[in-house]
Amino acid sequence: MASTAAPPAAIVARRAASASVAAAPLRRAAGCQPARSLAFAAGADPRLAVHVASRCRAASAARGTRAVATMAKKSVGDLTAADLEGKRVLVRADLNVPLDDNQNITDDTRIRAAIPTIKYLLSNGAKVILTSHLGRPKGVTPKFSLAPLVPRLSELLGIEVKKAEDVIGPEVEKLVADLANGAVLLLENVRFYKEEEKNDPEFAKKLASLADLFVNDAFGTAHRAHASTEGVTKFLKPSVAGFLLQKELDYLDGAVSNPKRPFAAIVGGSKVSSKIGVIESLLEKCDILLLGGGMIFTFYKAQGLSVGSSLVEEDKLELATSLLAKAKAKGVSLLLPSDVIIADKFAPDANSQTVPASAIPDGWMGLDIGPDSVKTFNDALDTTQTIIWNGPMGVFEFDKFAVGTESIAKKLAELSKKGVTTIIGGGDSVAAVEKVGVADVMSHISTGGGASLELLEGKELPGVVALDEGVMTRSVSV
Ligand SMILES: Nc1ncnc2c1ncn2[C@@H]1O[C@H](COP(=O)(O)OP(=O)(O)O)[C@@H](O)[C@H]1O
Ligand SMILES: O=C(OP(=O)(O)O)[C@H](O)COP(=O)(O)O
Repeated sequence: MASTAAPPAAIVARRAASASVAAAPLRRAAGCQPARSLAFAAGADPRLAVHVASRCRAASAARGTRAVATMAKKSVGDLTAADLEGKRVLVRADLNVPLDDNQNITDDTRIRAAIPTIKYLLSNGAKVILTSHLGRPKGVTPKFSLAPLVPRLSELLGIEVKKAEDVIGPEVEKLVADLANGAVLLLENVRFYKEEEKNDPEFAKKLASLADLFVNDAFGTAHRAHASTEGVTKFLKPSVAGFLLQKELDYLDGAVSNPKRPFAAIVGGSKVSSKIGVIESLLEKCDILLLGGGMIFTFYKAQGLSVGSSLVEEDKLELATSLLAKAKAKGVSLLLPSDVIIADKFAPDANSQTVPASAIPDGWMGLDIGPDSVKTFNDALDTTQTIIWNGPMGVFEFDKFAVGTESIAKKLAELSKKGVTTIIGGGDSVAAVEKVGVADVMSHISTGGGASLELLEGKELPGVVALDEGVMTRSVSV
C-alpha cells in the first residue's frame, strides 16, 4: 500500500479544481507501432510523431503552473487541538475488510488506511467514536460483527479500542459519556440497522447525537448516500473529510483532472458495459488509452474480426464503434492489443496458444493479452508522466492467463520509481498489483472499487458532496 501523503490544507471538490485542459493529442505511441498494434489512433503517420512530440513539450513549458482558487471540502487537517480537545468526533471509516471462515482478517489494508485520521484526532485530544459497515447484512447477523477488527485496530493505534454492542441507544450513550480524551469506541456494524442504507433521518439524527462533529474517511463507501455517510452531516457541524478520503480525491480526481502529461489510462476488466462511463470520461482527459481484458473482443467484433467464443457483448457493438470514433475525434491514441492468448476452455488448466488478434479460431476464447501487445503497451507507457489503471488485462485469477496483467503491474512499478504518477483505481487491478508485490511503489492505490469507478466516471459522491465547504488555493498544471 502506498503510504499516506502529508495532507494538504483542504481538498478539492469533484471537478472544482479542473483547469480546462484539452487532451493534447499524443500520436507518437500509435505512430511508432503501426504494424504491430491494432492502433486506432488519430493520425498513425510516423511523420507526425516528431511534430506532435515537440508541440507537446512546447505546450507544457508554456503551461507551467498557476494558482487557482476553488471551492474545496474542509479537511480534518484544518482542525486543530483548539477545535478537537475533549470533543466527541464521529468518524465514518470503511472497515469493510475480508474475513475468513474463522473470522480472521485476510487483508487489513482498509484498517491501516483509516489509522492516520484516527491518530490525528487522538493526538489532538479528541474522543473518537468509530463507525463502519462490514459486508451486506440483513439485520443483526453475528458473522458480520465488527468484533474481529478490535485487536488489529488496537494494535495499529497502540491503545485498547473499546467496542460497543450496538450502534445507537442508551448503552452506547453511556459508553460515549465514559470515553476519555484520546480514546476510541468502535460501534457495532452500522448496517445492522436497515435505516442505515435507507438514509433514514431519524436514525442519522440518533447516530449524530453521539458526537459533536463528523469526519468522513470512508472513501470506499462515499458513493453511498447512507445515514452514516451522508445523513449525519445534516446534524453535525463541522462535517469534514478525513485524510484517506482527501488523498483518494487528490489522486482520482485532482491528478486525473490536471495530470502531468502525457497521461495514459489503462482500462481492462470483463465487460465494456461496466466501464462505458469510465472510458467516456477518460477519453475527455487522457492522451493515450490502452484497452485490455474481456472487453476488447467487443471492440474486435465491432471492427469485423472473428473472436471465437471470447466474451462479447452483442448489444454493445455500436457503442464500441462510437467509442473508437470518439477517441479519433479527440486525438486520443486508443490502443487495442494486437495479439491475444487464447484458451480452449474457461479453466486454469486450459490448453493455450498465442495468436494475432485477427486470427482467433472458432471454439477458442481470448483470456489474456499477448507478448507483442505487452511490448506495445509498455512502449506507449514509457512516454507518459501520469498513468491510471482500472481493470485487469486478462483472467489473472488463472496463473496461465495472468502474464499480461502482471507485466503491466511491473511496468507501472518501474515507471513509478522513475517519478511517473501511477494510480491504481480499485477493484481487481489492486489485487493484481498486490499479487505481484509492487503495491508499495505505486503513487496511489485506491481503497474503493465502486467509489473509484464512480469518481472516474465523473459522478459526484454523496458522502463527499455532503461535507462542509471552504475556499482553498492550490497550484495546478496549466
Ligand atoms: N479475456 C477475458 N475474458 C473473460 N473475463 C475476463 C477477461 N479478462 C479479464 N476478465 C475478468 O474480468 C474480471 C474483472 O472485471 P471488472 O470487475 O470489470 O474489473 P475491476 O474489478 O478491476 O473493476 C476479472 O475477474 C477477470 O477474470
Ligand atoms: O467494499 C466496498 O465496495 P467495493 O467492493 O466496490 O470496493 C465498500 O465497502 C462499499 O460496500 P457496498 O458495495 O456493500 O456498499
